Amino acid sequence: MEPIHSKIFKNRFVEHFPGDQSGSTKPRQTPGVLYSATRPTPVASPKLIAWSNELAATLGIAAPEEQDVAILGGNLTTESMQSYAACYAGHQFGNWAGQLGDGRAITLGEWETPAGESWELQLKGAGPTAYSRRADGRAVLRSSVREYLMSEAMHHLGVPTTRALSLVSTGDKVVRDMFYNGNPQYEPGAIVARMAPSFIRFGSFEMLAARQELEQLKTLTDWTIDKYYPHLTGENRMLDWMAEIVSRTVTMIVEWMRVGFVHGVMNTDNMSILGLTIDYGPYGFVDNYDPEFTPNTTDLPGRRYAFGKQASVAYWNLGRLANAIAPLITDTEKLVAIIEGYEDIFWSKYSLMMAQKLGLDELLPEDHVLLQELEKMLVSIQPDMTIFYQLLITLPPTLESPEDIETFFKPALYNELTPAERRGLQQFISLYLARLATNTIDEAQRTAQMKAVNPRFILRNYLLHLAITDLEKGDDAMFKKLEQALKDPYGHGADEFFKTRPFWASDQPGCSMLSCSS
Ligand SMILES: Nc1ncnc2c1ncn2[C@@H]1O[C@H](COP(=O)(O)OP(=O)(O)OP(=O)(O)O)[C@@H](O)[C@H]1O
Ligand SMILES: [Mg+2]
Repeated sequence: MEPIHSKIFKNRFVEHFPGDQSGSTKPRQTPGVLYSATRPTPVASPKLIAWSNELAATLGIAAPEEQDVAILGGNLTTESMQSYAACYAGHQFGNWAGQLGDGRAITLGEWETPAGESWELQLKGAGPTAYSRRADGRAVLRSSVREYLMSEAMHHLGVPTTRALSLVSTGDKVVRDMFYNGNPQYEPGAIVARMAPSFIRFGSFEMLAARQELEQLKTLTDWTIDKYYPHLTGENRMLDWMAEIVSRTVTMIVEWMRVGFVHGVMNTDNMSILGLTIDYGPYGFVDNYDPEFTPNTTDLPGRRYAFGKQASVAYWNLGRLANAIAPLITDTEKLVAIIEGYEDIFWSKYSLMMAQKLGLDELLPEDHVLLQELEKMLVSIQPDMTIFYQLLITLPPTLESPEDIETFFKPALYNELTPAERRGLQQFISLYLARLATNTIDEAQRTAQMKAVNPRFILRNYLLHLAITDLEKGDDAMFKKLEQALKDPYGHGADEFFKTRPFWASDQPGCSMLSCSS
């Protein structure tokens, strides 16, 4: 294990593609290139707030020394790093947004992990790039804390995600109008060091297609397949690749639905070509089960990115990607068929996941009625999703009367139930108990299965809000507690947080919903 500053970085993306080498951070369009060489802009006094030991161990990095903190804060680059900001485009809220690019993310390079994988190191908030447009290239502490903790929380939940290696405060102030109401404030700045095998997005391909740089589009596609999908070697590998992206994207969304995660900004520039969750901005978990819940205040008019719409948005986004690579494919009918296969793949993966959540031995055709009843009931009574499933694990088989059932689920309820809701809950429970009676796995197996897929601890927005408020005052106790809790989301270690979102947090900014300002 060696520290970051001793690593010999590789720079294969930079070496493989044309880039703008001027080093200029003047905002501009950069036709003909896939990146702009960019150095991080130094900060006043980088201070390490957090470091992911688990990730460091996986990646073969020793504990950070002073020089490493300087690297993670953007004050030092080593000789082997050819740092850059990638150029990409995208559809935002359903509209074509043209060139976007890394406006505040700078990739320093990559290295080979002990497992033989190559991972890139990227600083988010490291200063202006050619793609910063009118913004400052920086990130505030509150949004960086959220990105750092949530990347690691998602990893421990078992959801495909980019990772966070470190969180560094910069000592510089950043101006943000958090509520977009004309009251800009100075806030502490920070930088998250993110890691992933690649940060290439759907929008990277859309950009080349829009610029009609088809040769580069082909090179990027071949390179992505060779490097990240090396098992695809057949003559139809481009179609096979698209099919695998569909499948990985479905898996990611189904995993979000399993734990109740709402991304909040599913623009195509925030869709990873590896099927990883990327860009932790105004995200949130559903507390009460509300398919209409969006954590992003900017998304409010249309609720395009609401919890229950994520599967269809991912499908739409895959369509944009397919459109972009279509010029490279002769058999476009097959391409269309692959995209149209999304819905079936989604439902089969989703139903299997739900069967697991319910502790069923297998998914039978007739179980769809049970799943439909469950969904109907959850939407109507909107219990706390996490607590509801935890209670279901220990459901007594003798529970019958609507009153007893309501009492049993009380810890998950935000409201007292109406008679109709009580009946709906009872109806589902009796269906469920009847199904459990035919389960071929025993109770211990059922319980173990349910405990493995139903999280007990989720990083709720109000908890993050408490940690951030304290941290801004110099108290890191809550931050440390959450950092610890998120490492064991399926255990009982964090039971002090095993409760519904408190009433005070339901409409307080940052506790349920957030603005995009970050
Ligand atoms: N403070 C900022 N300075 C410069 N560019 C920014 C800033 N905030 C966002 N952007 C850019 O605006 C676009 C959309 O922003 P979005 O919120 O999706 O991304 P992000 O949170 O900055 O980054 P990422 O997707 O890399 O996690 C991106 O091109 C992003 O780089
Ligand atoms: Mg983004």
